Formats: sequence, C-alpha cells, structure tokens
Amino acid sequence: MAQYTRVSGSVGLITLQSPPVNALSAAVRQGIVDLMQRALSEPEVKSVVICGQNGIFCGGADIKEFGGQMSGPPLIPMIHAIEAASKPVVAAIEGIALGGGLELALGCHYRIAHSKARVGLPEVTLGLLPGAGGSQRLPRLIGVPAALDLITTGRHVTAAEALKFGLVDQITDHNTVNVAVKFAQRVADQPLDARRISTYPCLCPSDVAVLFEEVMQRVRRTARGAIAPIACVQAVRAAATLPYNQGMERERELMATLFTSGQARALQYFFFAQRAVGRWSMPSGARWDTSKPRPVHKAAVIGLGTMGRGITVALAQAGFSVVAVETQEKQLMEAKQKISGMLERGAKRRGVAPALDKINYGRNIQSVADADLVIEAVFEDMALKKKVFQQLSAVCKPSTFLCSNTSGLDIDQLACQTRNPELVVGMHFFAPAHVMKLLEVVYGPKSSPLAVATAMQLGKKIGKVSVAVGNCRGFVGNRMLKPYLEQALFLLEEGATPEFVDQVLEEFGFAMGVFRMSDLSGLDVGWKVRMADGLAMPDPTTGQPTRLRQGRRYSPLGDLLCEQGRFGQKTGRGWYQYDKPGSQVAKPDPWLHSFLDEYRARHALVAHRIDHQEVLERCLYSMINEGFRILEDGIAAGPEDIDVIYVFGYSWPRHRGGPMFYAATVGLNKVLERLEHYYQAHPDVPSLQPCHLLRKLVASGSPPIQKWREVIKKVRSQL
Ligand SMILES: CC(C)(COP(=O)(O)OP(=O)(O)OC[C@H]1O[C@@H](n2cnc3c(N)ncnc32)[C@H](O)[C@@H]1OP(=O)(O)O)[C@@H](O)C(=O)NCCC(=O)NCCSC(=O)/C=C/CCCCCCCCCCCCC(=O)O
Repeated sequence: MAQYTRVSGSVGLITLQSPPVNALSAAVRQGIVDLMQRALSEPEVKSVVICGQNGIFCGGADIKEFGGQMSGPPLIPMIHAIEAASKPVVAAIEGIALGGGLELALGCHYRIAHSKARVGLPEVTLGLLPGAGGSQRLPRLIGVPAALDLITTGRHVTAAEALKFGLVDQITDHNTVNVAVKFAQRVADQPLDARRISTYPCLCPSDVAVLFEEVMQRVRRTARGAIAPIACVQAVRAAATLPYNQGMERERELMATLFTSGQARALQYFFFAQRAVGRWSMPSGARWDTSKPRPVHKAAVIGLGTMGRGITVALAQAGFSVVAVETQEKQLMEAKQKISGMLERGAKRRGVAPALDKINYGRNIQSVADADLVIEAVFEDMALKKKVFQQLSAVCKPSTFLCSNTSGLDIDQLACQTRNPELVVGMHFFAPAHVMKLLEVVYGPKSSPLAVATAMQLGKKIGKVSVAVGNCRGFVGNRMLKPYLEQALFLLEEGATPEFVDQVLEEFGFAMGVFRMSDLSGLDVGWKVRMADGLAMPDPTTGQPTRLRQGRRYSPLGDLLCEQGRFGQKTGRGWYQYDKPGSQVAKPDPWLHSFLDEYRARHALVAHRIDHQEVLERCLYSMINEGFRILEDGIAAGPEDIDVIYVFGYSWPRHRGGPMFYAATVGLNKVLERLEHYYQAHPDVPSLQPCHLLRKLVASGSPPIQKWREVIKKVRSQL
C-alpha cells in the first residue's frame, strides 16, 4: 500500500506503507502506479517525492511473493514510468534502500539520503540479479567497476559511500522527507532529460574487457558453484556493451534463468531460515517471545587458548567489559599479546579505536566474582571442566550465568556441579571465534528460559547467528559431523583417496573437503575424544587395530595417522603433506597412498572404484539421516536450525540451502531409498539405517520443508 499527501502546496508525497520494511508487494506496486498517475494529473503538483513510512525507504521486492504466482503491476514498467514522468521525482531515502527499493530510487530523477541510510543491491544473496533495471542503470550512474563490486557482492554501502560514488545526490542529517520536499520544490521547473539514467552512456574504463575477465575469474573462484554472481557479471557486461534496451533484454533473460532456479529457492529459504532461528523454543514450551533476557554488563572468559582468545575479542569488540582469566603466567602473557594484536588488526580494518581497555586480565578465578556471565573455554576435558564449574559456582554471584564453550560434552553434568544449575548453558563458538558467525546455545534439562534468552541475546549483540539446541553428544553440528567423517574414512578403506573425496565435496560447494578440513582443525582433536571414549585403542587380544568397535564398523585410519605424529597442518603431515608445519598448501602424499594400500592388504580389503555419486550420497545422506534423528529427538526445533548451523558453522554451500533443505530438493524418497541401499550393503554401520522420522515424512507424501514441523510434532508425541 501507499499513501498520497500534498505538501507545501505543490509537492505530491507518496509514502510506501508495508511494514516492517516497506517491501514492494503487489499492493505497494499498485499504490505507486495509481498515486504516480494522480500526482502527474494534478495540475497544482509540480514535483513528486517518494518515501517510506517509519523511517525506512524500502527493503526491495517482497521476497515472500517469489515462491508463488506473481500478481499486480510489474516492477520494470512501473520504474520506467517514473523515470519517464514529466514532473521531477525525488526519492527520500531513510533507513534502507535495498534491491528493488534502490532500483525504484534509480528510476527517480534525484536521490536524497539520510546520513545513516544504507543502500545496496543484495539480490545476488538471494540467487538473483538486480532485475528491475538495476544492473543496467547502476553502471551508467556510478561506472562499471563500482557497479560490479556492489552487484556481485550485494554489499550494503553507507550514505557517505553512496555520495562518493554519485549514487545519491545529497545526504542530510535532518528530516530527509522535509529536505527532499524542499529539494523537489527547487527543481520543479528544471529540465529532466539529463536526469534519466537509462539515457546515460555507460562509462567504461579503457581496459574494460580485461576488467570483466578478471572479475569473472574471481567470481567463479569464490562462488563455489553459485550461478547468480556469474549472471550478475554478465548483466553488467551487457550494460557496458549494449544499448540500454538490449541490455534490459539481456537482464530479463538472465533473470528468468535465475528466478526459477533451485539455487534461488535455496537462498530465499535460507534468508527466512536465518530469521526463523531467532524465534527459538524449548521442548518445555518456553519461547523467545515469552522469555526475557537479563542484561549482561560484565562478562568473563576462563581459559585463553585459541577459543578463549577469540571469544574475548568478540566480546570486547562488541563493547562488553571482559575479565579474561588464564592461570598460567606464561600462557596469560602470550594470550594478552595475541588478543591485543587481534583487536588492533580488527580496529584498523573497521577504522575504529581498538577496545584494549575493555579487558582486564587475571590469573585468579576469584577475579570473575562480579561478572554477570562467565564463559568457560578450558581444554575439552570433562574432569577439568567440572572442577572449573565447581570453582565458578563458589566464587561468582548467585545470579551469574555460567556457560561452557564445550563442543559436545554433557552440559547437564556441568550444571550439576553448581548451586544454580538453571543458570548453566552451553555457548559453543566456532573457531576462529571472533570471525565465525555461528553460536550454538545449548540448553540442558535444567537450563532456564532466562539463561537461554540471555545467551541468545548476548550472541546477537556480538554479531553471531545464535541457534538454541538441546543437550546431546556433539549437540547439532558435531553430532551430524560424526557420520559424515566416518563415511569419508570408510570410503578410503574401500578404495578412495583423500584427494578424490575432497574434490567431490568441494565441487559440491564445501569450502574445504573433509580431509583438508581435518588437517586444518588438527587430527589430534578427534583422536583425544576417541581415546577418552575408549575407541582409539587396538584390540587387546590381538594388539591389532580392528575394524569393529563397540559392535559397529570402525575405521582406525585417523588413529593410525595420529600414532605416527601426523596431526595435519600443524605438524606438516596429515591426510596430505605440507612444505613445513603450519603451511596451508595441501599436496597429495605418496606415503599416504602406500599406507592405504598396505592397510587394505592387511585387512583383506579389495579396493573398488568409487564414483562421485557414492561419495556424495554416503557422506551427505548419512549426515542428513542424523539430522532427521536430531529433529526426532527434539534436539533442534526445526530443519531451519540445522541448516543455519551447517551453513554458518561448517561451510555448507548456502546456495544449496543447508543439509535438510538439500534433502528436500533431492527428494526424501530418494534419500530414503539410497540410505536403504547403503545400509543393506553395510549393515554394521548404524548411521546408514534410515531413521523413523525420515520414513514417516516419506509416508506422509514428502511434504514441503515448511510443513515438516507438523510431522515432527506428531512423531514426537507418539514417542
Ligand atoms: C536490512 C533488512 C531490510 C532489515 O534487517 P533487520 O532490521 O535486521 O530485520 P530483519 O529481521 O532482517 O527483517 C524484518 C522482517 O522483515 C522481513 N523482510 C525483510 N526484507 C524483506 C523483503 N524484501 N521481503 C519480504 N520480507 C522481508 C524479514 O523476513 C523479517 O520478517 P520475519 O522475521 O522473517 O517475519 C533485512 O531484512 C534485509 O536485508 N532484507 C532483505 C533485503 C533484500 O535482499 N532485498 C532485495 C529483495 S530482492 C529484490 O528486491 C529484487 C528486485 C528485482 C525483482 C524483479 C522482479 C522481476 C520478476 C521477474 C521474474 C522473471 C521470471 C521470468 C519467468 C519467465 O519468464 O517465465
């Protein structure tokens, strides 16, 4: 919807009204078309201003409409009509002008922005391109290099940057609509020919062909299989090489391909999934909208290893006072130096002062006594963590929230060490903790909604995407990783190489294949966990590594590498070889190949040809199957939680929506059928046995992912 008012006698003011972001829904588009006609037909009106209600110009096309039948006036002719208008039209940009919102503003003859406004063309992040003329007008207005940057990255720019580009004509600190109205009065009789961007020549640098080639290469390298960034480059190239009308035709063709693509559907699903995880709920019925967080003024971090340092930096950068504790003097000094360096580098990048004074360092756990919330980040050792929680419970205020950065240990056991177990939750950060966006907030059976709400809010304040999950071994992310890693090892036993498995996974879109990722994280991490679980031991009767442990198939390959001191990048050897310890360039290692041959011979394993399909299906479907178990167990509230965890924490390619969305795309019946097939071939691998919820969903006709929660609810109520 849109509202019309006449202001100062001669200015027609059109206000977009569609909360929360004034998206260009069919009703809003209809409103604009009707009100533009009215403004043009009223002889008293000499100029027009378009603005948005509640200090927000426009968040772009209404993404919710993309999934269904589009109705209402189309955007492109609407914007053309504005540009062709005989009276000056001024966009008054407050808050945001994104996507179709900025394209609407580019159709206006002038753009006035508030100094705090942000503008951008983020369509690429939704699997699209600026398909309402944006790919053709923006390069004509600000030049090809800047337009390529904005359109291929989708980044938002500040009003100041927009002014520098020439994207807006003026910025103001005052009431933008008032300024725009005065501006509109001033330009009422000015000729408009020079203000119609579609008539501008597209200014190109002399080496434009080289520029497009370079950008295309960079985009292909970083897109990990996403098609929209490539189409964006092609659309801008059309602007640079073709007359406007032909460029528009090319924009339309490219948009038609993207608009109906699975990638666009996945990215648009993911847009809403990211927002859905904020509306968390617990099996007790506690919810985000009925649980109030308590403010945290002072936080503390215990243990300043890699994780503790990253968490400290994330907290300090977000403005929290932090007490950072490390009991060993040498480690404390080292951590202090590293944290200061991280803060200084971060501040330089963001052009602000480093938040060094936000942190007080200490060696004594007593120094966290008055913290509102403490995050324990000591070694992943239950006995040690229990001791720390006992100490914290003794020294902290009774109201202090006690959180653990464990990556998978039982939160309940930690809560039991404290006086107030309801104030204990897991806050599982991902390395590097000041960079990675994901935070798993883990509630145990005793955790209160207050504790969950407070941890979720803290996560938001430090810029994380926080997902509330239940307490189980590995929580959501690492629990699903286990069958994935396991299958990768089994594939090596059966004849694959690390390079081949990684290549298939990287072609699928992972930033790193499973073996390169293991080398990066350190093979010893999982080895220690397996030893603590009594898994990584040779058979006591034969002294030989066996391939069956605790009644199920087990691959000791990772343990054998660790026994040789091959811990990955840090030791210069792992699944790959590296020039030197710490180097990141992985090279195939002939030693590893001989080692695999000998291993297979020792266990009488005959290598067979493993193809792409088998790698993908076994690694991904076993992980997805665990995802369904997690939903069945109520550890994650919905598929969106799992998908957000996998995209932000495990480099799952966003244009594939996340593992659960991917399963829906492949078809649940196909996933079920292939799991059945592999389980039949490997009956000693329980993670391949299709779980009850997957069967139930298939039996219910494989409903769309948005309807899974109903089936999950039914399955849980029957348990
Ligand atoms: C920055 C934001 C706007 C706000 O952020 P924040 O304040 O943090 O709040 P949020 O929680 O993110 O959002 C609040 C709620 O608002 C909802 N929201 C936000 N934006 C939109 C939107 N654009 N549409 C719908 N809903 C929106 C959001 O979901 C929240 O609600 P809830 O919590 O989920 O309930 C931030 O939200 C943001 O970044 N938004 C997205 C901005 C964006 O990406 N805009 C671009 C949209 S795409 C676009 O504009 C495309 C334009 C060109 C379209 C051309 C169409 C032509 C069709 C051609 C078809 C061709 C087919 C041919 C086929 C054939 O030929 O056969």
